[in-house]
Amino acid sequence: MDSISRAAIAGPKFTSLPRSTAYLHSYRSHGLFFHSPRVSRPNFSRIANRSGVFAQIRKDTPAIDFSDPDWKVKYQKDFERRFNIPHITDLFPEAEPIPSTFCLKMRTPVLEDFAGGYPSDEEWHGYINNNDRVLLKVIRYSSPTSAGAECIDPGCTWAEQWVHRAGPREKIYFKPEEVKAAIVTCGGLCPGLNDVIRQIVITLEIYGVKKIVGIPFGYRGFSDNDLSEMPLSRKVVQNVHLSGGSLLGVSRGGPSVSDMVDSMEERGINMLFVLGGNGTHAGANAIHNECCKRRLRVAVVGVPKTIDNDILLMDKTFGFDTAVEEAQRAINSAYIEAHSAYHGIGVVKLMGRSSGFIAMHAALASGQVDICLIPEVPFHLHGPHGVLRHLKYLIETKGSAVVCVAEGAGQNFLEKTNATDASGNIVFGDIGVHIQQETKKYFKEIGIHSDVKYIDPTYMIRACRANASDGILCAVLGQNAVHGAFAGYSGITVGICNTHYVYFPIPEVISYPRAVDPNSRMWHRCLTSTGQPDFI
Ligand SMILES: Nc1ncnc2c1ncn2[C@@H]1O[C@H](COP(=O)(O)OP(=O)(O)OP(=O)(O)O)[C@@H](O)[C@H]1O
Ligand SMILES: O=P(O)(O)OC[C@H]1O[C@](O)(CO)[C@@H](O)[C@@H]1O
Ligand SMILES: [Mg+2]
Repeated sequence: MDSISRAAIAGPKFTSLPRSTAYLHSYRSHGLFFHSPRVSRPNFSRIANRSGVFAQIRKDTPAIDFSDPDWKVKYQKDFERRFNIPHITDLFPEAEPIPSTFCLKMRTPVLEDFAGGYPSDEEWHGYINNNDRVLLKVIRYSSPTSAGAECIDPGCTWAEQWVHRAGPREKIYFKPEEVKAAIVTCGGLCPGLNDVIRQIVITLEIYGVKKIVGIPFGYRGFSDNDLSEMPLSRKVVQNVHLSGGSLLGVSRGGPSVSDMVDSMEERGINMLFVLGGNGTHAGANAIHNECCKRRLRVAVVGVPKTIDNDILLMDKTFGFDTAVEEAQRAINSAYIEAHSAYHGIGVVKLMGRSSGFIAMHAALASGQVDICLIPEVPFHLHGPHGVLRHLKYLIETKGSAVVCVAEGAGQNFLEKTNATDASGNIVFGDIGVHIQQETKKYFKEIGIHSDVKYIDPTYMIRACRANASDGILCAVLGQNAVHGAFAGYSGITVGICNTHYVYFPIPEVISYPRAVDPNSRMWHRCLTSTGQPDFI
């Protein structure tokens, strides 16, 4: 066993780390790799945690002096500052709110104009107070050695970390008749995009907005003169959630931030809803900053979209559940193929550029996976502790085996091309094909028959429609995005946090991709289920 694996078994999380950085490590959570060069990247230093996985620690994180009796108060103040959400009154202190036009009284707002005044619902207690908060961390760890402990100081002192609660406010900062709202979907597809579009449109109409448009094919739609904006209404979106994909289309790459804001100004867009992953959110934040610079009264609100589930601080992103459910079908097919063949081996590649959440959850849910490989956990293919040696053992003892690999895993075995997509994301080699080829070669060399079948269901998983639980998540996120914009917030994104819905400032959720913690209970559960050894 090498030193890294030994440390993984023996030590508590921080033993091998210098004291100060060790606690910063837990404070900043577990960012691991960063593959999108265009996303603004804070300055990171790398330290190895006890699984030998390198964690990225933000160098701009202020070091905490625990000998200061007020350190906790200061820490909480700093946290509050970081998680404060930008509001229109930051730029326009004189902006006057009006009573919300979103209320429970059943009306037909699309037909209504506001000549006779805005509707009000003073009796309704369904509004969120601007000072409502949701706890970001709910476990009070008593020791840094508790499983998954995220302690700030050596004594694991409890420090509350609050974030803003999402939902409709009693006062709003936009008059519905003056709003032109636009929706744009960027990056790759994800189950639930249409559900979110639908809810945004329906909620905007309930507020009384009549000018709603879709920007076609992602950010590109702002600059491409051949692409005209799509008028949206309840009638247009009524049934869009019944199919996968995006009604508006998606794309990677696109115009500069300044060109996009020029285009928004020309079109008179003053509410922008941006559905996408970390790249899209970096773009949304840049649009928000540019609007502030130009002193435009615009609300830019994001809804995080990524089947990879790699956005920080949220319980999950929409589409992830559906992706896991679909991934299970592929795993089941691989299992049936492998089980029905003489010495059958099924290999399934799932999405997950830098995070193995889909692979881990699908492996755990299916119960049919013998080997799960994710980008966060290094492994060897060859050698006495390698994956291939374990496959031989599985064939000898069980007669068949199933391997589930995340696309970003094992990239060190593949030739680097330095190719990037239009957004600047690194284009990966196919690890699934590589494992299939190496497995065939290995069994041939050792003179044992094998029948290797490779399944790549990645685009099938991404293109399907959302399941019921994702459908509901999309509905709540879509509605809350509109509430956030009307409440006057901008540069924010919506998320589910400890089962409650919240607003985050965009930079806090994209500072690095969220990754599976190899020390987490969930990864350990996955290992228990597969029964796989360390492959190092
Ligand atoms: N730092 C950035 N600033 C401005 N725009 C950006 C930035 N990074 C990416 N974008 C733009 O955001 C859009 C989407 O980015 P990207 O292709 O990386 O997908 P994503 O939002 O990360 O979603 P996915 O999870 O599917 O990868 C692209 O149009 C890209 O040009
Ligand atoms: O082939 P495309 O559309 O560039 O997308 C592939 C990428 O998109 C994602 O699904 C994220 O949305 C990744 O898992 C994957 O690497
Ligand atoms: Mg991305």
